[in-house]
Amino acid sequence: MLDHEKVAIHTGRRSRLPVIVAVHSTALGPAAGGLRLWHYPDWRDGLTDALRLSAAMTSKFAVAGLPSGGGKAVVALPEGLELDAERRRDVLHDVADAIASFGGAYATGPDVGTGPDDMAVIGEITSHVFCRPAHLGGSGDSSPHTAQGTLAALRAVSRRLYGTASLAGRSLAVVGLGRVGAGLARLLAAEGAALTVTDVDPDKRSTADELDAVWRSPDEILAANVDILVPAALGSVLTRQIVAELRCRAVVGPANNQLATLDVADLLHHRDIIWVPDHVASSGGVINAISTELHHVSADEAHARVRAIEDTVDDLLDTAQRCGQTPAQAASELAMRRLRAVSAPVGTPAPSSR
Ligand SMILES: NC(=O)c1ccc[n+]([C@@H]2O[C@H](COP(=O)([O-])OP(=O)(O)OC[C@H]3O[C@@H](n4cnc5c(N)ncnc54)[C@H](O)[C@@H]3O)[C@@H](O)[C@H]2O)c1
Ligand SMILES: CC(C)[C@H](N)C(=O)O
Repeated sequence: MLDHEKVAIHTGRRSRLPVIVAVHSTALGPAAGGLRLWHYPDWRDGLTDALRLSAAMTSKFAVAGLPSGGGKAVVALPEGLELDAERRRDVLHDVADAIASFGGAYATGPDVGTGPDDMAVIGEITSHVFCRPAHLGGSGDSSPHTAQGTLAALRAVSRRLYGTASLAGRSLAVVGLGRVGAGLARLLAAEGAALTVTDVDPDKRSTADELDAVWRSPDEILAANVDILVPAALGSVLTRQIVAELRCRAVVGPANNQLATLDVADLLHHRDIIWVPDHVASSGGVINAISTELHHVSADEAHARVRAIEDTVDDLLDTAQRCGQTPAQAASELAMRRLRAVSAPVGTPAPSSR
């Protein structure tokens, strides 16, 4: 059953590519969520991704206690298609048209395959965009804040497992050394953690060398004998089979939609592996962007909200333990309580981020 408020699927009039915008909920406020520009075997796979990712954004904002709703945009690129600069600009303008058609009920930001410069191009057509470069009035790259937020979640888990928030001397395996993963790996290395890392892109080995980290292949790393596994690449990495092979005590990472199927959260719990829901561990970037650009709080206040992810995870782990739940159930109940407590009309216009 479709539980989204509105889903639009366009063939971009300039690019002729499938542009999908999914607004899951505006109950807490106008929806926000990133634009994923990624290759899919079929555009319907992009639709599935948009539906799941937008629902996760609703939970992300609800648990963070922010008055925003969940949405996501996906451009489903056919396998093998590389965009030259002109076609990329065309597709971004097509996305901007689709966003504009939502009349403010959805604002976009960066996600996998897009960044602040792309947001600047979208901003040529619609003001409902965040994370544009600072010289254009945006809050810029979200990934350092996402990395800080994941670090905050890791501290809460470390305190639970080892009695200290410090990650010095802990072993962590970081899967994916992209914008968030590499930034997080640097923060962890600076704190004295022992790192094992991977990426499908062999060029990322230079980051491993720079950080004195052990390099493993993407297939090997998931079963690495480490304290904490940190998924920082794409979704659906935690399958039933992989959970049986894990040798870590916790899984905490920024990758969106880590569970291949929802029951995997229970399997992790039965194996006594703490899993912090990705919509909590990955929320730092959007907390910073939305707080500064849409809610106009100071940078210091926004950073404090990102650091508060540590308290949120502490509370979720406490609740889960007290109620005999998984952290995922505790987070889901918290989100549902906050969603039920409000009733906003569908499609309330978003404030412009300009
Ligand atoms: N950028 C943000 O602020 C932000 C915020 C919230 C959540 N996230 C999520 O975090 C994840 C990473 O985002 P990002 O912005 O760093 O993206 P990115 O595209 O910069 O990095 C992703 C990295 O993962 C690698 N990768 C892809 N498949 C892999 C695999 N199977 N094994 C190992 N490595 C693989 C890619 O080569 C790339 O280096 C995504 O799931 C994204 O949705 C990002
Ligand atoms: C920056 C933000 C929209 C990010 N892509 C997220 O999933 O939270």
